[in-house]
Amino acid sequence: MQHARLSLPAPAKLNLFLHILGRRPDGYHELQTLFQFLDHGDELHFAPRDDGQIVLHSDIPGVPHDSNLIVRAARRLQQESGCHLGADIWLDKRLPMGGGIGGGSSDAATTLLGLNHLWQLGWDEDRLAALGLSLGADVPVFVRGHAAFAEGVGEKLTPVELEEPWFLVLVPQVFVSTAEVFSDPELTRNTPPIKVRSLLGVDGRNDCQTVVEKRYPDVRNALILLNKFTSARLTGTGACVFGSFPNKGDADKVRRQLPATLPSFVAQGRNISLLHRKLQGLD
Ligand SMILES: C[C@](O)(CO)[C@H](O)COP(=O)(O)OP(=O)(O)OC[C@H]1O[C@@H](n2ccc(N)nc2=O)[C@H](O)[C@@H]1O
Ligand SMILES: Nc1ncnc2c1ncn2[C@@H]1O[C@H](COP(=O)(O)OP(=O)(O)OP(=O)(O)O)[C@@H](O)[C@H]1O
Repeated sequence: MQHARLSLPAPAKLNLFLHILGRRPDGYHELQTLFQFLDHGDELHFAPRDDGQIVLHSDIPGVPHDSNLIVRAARRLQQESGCHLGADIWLDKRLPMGGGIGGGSSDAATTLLGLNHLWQLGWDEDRLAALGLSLGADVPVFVRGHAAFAEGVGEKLTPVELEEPWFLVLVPQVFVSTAEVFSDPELTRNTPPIKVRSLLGVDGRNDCQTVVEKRYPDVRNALILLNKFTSARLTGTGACVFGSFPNKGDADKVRRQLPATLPSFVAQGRNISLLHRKLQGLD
């Protein structure tokens, strides 16, 4: 018998600002950043398997099956929960890789929440977020599914209520390695910490932007282009850059004026992720 499938979104995130406060002895960086989700992302489909195998049926070029964060997340959850079931998984990939909008991390989080549901493990969010952190610094915020002020390496999360504007996101066709940006000697790592209550007064600076603009001319050109219409910023370590608009019409209008060679999309910023809105509907 064919098992029923569970289909769930894996939405993108933006870093509305990103401050680097310092470097820890293990090489990871102390950050302060503001995360909001976008109503745009990948889609995953899950079906349980009785033989315990985890099989991802969709290939991402350049990412071997066993290194895919989806497979790694599924296997870790299976091991740590002692679950005997496996899963068939399909991925509709829409988010760019190395884009700074968290595609891989969001896929991992959707896998953890999806399989927790499908395998009926009953793990709470704290446990799933802790497992998620071992897969990547950005995974916990996707597990929690609420816009947040993040500290530490990105895992200390304070939920926040933000305006939900529309964003135009430009996708320069370059892959930016997060590890490379964080190891750049020219990266500034001395921004003073802020308090969550002073969030509203913070400008949208991203401390990675200078280094990324210098190393990736395509990113610099995208910023110059978007700055003609609105204040443009880098998300994460790039490559994507974004600007906000009060409504969809204004964002679409600017999008139509961009060169056809530069991929872009328009999506609304959301405080509750699409994944969590869908999961709430299932309960
Ligand atoms: C830049 C952000 O996207 C902001 O949201 C994240 O901090 C990066 O999160 P991520 O892609 O999940 O990152 P990870 O996969 O954990 O780490 C990739 C690499 O980035 C560096 N890294 C990452 C996060 C951090 N706080 N400090 C770091 O120095 C490390 O060299 C690490 O090897
Ligand atoms: N399911 C997946 N989707 C995308 N990338 C994956 C996946 N699994 C593993 N990876 C690896 O993770 C790397 C980073 O991918 P990702 O899309 O998360 O980057 P990103 O958007 O820059 O993320 P971030 O904003 O977290 O820095 C890719 O180079 C790829 O090798």
